[in-house]
Amino acid sequence: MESGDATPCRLGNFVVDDTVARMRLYNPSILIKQPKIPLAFAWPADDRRAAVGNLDVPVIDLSGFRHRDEAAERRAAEHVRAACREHGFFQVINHGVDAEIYVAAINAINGLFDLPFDKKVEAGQRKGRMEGYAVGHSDRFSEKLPWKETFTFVHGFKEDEAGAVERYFQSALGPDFQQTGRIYQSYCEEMKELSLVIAELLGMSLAGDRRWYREFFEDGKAVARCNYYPPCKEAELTLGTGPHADPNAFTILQQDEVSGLDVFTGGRWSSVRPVSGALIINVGDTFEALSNGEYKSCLHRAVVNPDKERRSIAYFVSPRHDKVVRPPPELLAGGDGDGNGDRRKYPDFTWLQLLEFTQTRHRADGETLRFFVNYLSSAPVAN
Ligand SMILES: C=C1C[C@]23C[C@H]1CC[C@H]2[C@]1(C)CCC[C@@](C)(C(=O)O)[C@H]1[C@@H]3C(=O)O
Ligand SMILES: O=C(O)CCC(=O)C(=O)O
Ligand SMILES: [Fe+2]
Repeated sequence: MESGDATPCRLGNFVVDDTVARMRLYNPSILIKQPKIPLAFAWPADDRRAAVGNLDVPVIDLSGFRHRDEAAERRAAEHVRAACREHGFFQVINHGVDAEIYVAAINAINGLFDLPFDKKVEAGQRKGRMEGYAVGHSDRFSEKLPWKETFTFVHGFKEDEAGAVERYFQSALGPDFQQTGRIYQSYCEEMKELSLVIAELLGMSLAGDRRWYREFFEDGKAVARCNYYPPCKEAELTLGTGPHADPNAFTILQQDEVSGLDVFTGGRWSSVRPVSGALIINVGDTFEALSNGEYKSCLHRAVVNPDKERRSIAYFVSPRHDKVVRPPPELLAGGDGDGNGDRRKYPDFTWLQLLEFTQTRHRADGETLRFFVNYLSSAPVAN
């Protein structure tokens, strides 16, 4: 919302309707007290089907991999390969992320979402931007709203973008958030280092080459997001995050000790039990394309519950906006030899094209990649 907006934020009201920015924002502290959820937060029964048991998500110890212990690297790569061919989810421990920063980042979430509503509205996501506060994404969608509050910020991997996260927190939330901004700045820097290790691990597991994928992401970008899922009186009717595959390359997710993440595999939903100190990695659509379809970008969701709040932090890793997404030549060998051949499962695209597609044409779901490919083949080619 632009500063100087004349529209007052009527705090006592259920919904703030800001006609200047054309935003409808639900006030979460009022919303969660209502005995019934608004219809806009209801999801179809099929999307809400209950999870059956826990998913066996391999827990990979990265200490050997980070210290170049060859036997440990091979073992890690084999587990990753099996998981990514089946459902695209694995977890890492001994990942090298500073333990204090890991804890501080999840604990700082409450300080963000405990802010008074008018302060959150001021930091609201602006039209056409990823950054900022949102509740149920009601400024962007009118139905199947997710039962969550989010605060999103972006992190570029290049040196010249150093300090940008800390600056963003201060500009959006003011000087009281300097320390919080520092925490998330450090968190993003740790996540960037880990992203490059994960890119190496994925590369080894897929093509036996650790360098190609690491180099591909060295000038990459990430969208980072703090998720706060309030308790919900009609938890069985809604979802915290609807069924979707992440459109980016891969995601590093920290969840707190409350279960809620479910993965759809083998024809049913299964939960991913929280493991203390671990980070969950999942393959997204962009990596599915980069692996020429070898690795799966799997459908997942977050459920909510009637008594407990849940918090998570997602670090959505992607290539530089204008980098062409095309698998390495060794994955395409056997085609007609032009590296563009008949074995290609997906056409060339850039992350910016896919990102814009999810922000303007198609809310990310389980079919994003299919719809995007159709869209690319029907869109007029620019001269
Ligand atoms: C590029 C992105 C779009 C979303 C944020 C990042 C990566 C994941 C996407 C999302 C989380 C998938 C589910 C639907 C969504 C709208 C959400 O519930 O938050 C998606 C994000 C978004 O468009 O903001
Ligand atoms: O909060 C979670 O556990 C998962 C959220 C998620 O999948 C996402 O934001 O893409
Ligand atoms: Fe996701």
